[in-house]
Amino acid sequence: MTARDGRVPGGPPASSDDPDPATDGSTATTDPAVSVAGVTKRFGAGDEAVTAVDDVSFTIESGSVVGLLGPNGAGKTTLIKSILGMVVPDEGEVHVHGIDVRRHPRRAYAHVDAMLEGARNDYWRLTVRENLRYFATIGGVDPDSAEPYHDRLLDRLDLLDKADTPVRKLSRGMKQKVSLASALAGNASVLFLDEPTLGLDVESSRTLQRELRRLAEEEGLTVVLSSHDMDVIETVCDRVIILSGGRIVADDSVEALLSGGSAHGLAITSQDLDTDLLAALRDEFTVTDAEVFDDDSGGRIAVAVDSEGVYDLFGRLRSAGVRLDRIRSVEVDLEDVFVDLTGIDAGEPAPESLGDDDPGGHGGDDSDRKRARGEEQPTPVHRPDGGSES
Ligand SMILES: Nc1ncnc2c1ncn2[C@@H]1O[C@H](COP(=O)(O)OP(=O)(O)OP(=O)(O)O)[C@@H](O)[C@H]1O
Repeated sequence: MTARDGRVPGGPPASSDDPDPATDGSTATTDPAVSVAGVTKRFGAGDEAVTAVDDVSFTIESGSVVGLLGPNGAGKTTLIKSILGMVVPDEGEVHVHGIDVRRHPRRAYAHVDAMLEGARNDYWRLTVRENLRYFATIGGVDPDSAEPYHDRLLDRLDLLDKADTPVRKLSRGMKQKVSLASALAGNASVLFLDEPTLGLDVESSRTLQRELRRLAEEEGLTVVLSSHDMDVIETVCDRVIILSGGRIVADDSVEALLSGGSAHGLAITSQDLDTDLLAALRDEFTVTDAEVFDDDSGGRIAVAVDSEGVYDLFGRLRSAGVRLDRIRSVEVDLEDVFVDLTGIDAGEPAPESLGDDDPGGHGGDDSDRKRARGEEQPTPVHRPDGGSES
């Protein structure tokens, strides 16, 4: 694997703002690519106060692809902006390749690029290649030396034949791929992507996912990816961090979350299942799929439950006089794990923090989480155009 070091081979070194001998700007260290320690960010004051990110800590090793998941309002964007220095956290520290972003922002961020909110401000009047040259220069890289690298990048993203086309003439999907190419043009070693596949057609989305995996596996690119698309997360990520109410509720490999997590999938078919019972079960359990048959012959239900929940489920069905025609275990996917951990679908808003009597930050038991869904939601997110919020 060739480690990305923030420099295009043959190009000049990335610019440095501070000749601190303790850290020479090279990424060839044993430090994690990203280290977040005790980051907390609050917005507003008094009754209006919202703790968007609540004492979050994790480290990300170089060359890994980490998915950042959470319902709407869970704090993903605020966390990413805190790491990128676009929001000033109230507490906590962030290091990139061991460099403190508060003390040495220019040097730390010389290794980092981002594509936020599904797009990046490419220059639509410039051609694809001109955009890449521009962003390479911004990233401290000589655009002439970078040209062979840019051509390879465009080729792998199926954009080479559009290299000399102005961006404004491209389809939305192509523009999005140009955004990714621009984010990579300066040869950053850490890339933050917020909803990178949003609005892409299936083929473009697959090309982008393939390229992200290749960049991580072959070139050691570190990717932090936020998406509501669980399939993308499952395909591309090595590890997933799930946020809810500003706190981490899960941080594990995709494999471990799918196999060793608390969720088991059970599919039950019964002639006694009807619409009313399904509605009641939806209230009490994490129902991932359900159907009432058209011909009044009952229905089927798929439920994600933990070990305790299995007993609760069967007890509930028994008390409702439900005869079980067929029971089988079904594979849980990431969506089920997500619903199980947060109590909400990926597209739904998160409940507000459930308070200090919820020490694990898991949102209480399942009924607590379900109740929390009905609570008033936090203030809608304000998205700044740039600069730091405090
Ligand atoms: N500038 C701001 N001022 C006030 N509140 C904010 C601001 N930015 C975010 N918040 C609040 O912080 C919480 C977390 O928001 P954030 O946008 O980080 O969540 P998210 O997980 O990225 O959500 P989504 O998936 O909808 O983008 C929300 O309650 C939001 O209303």
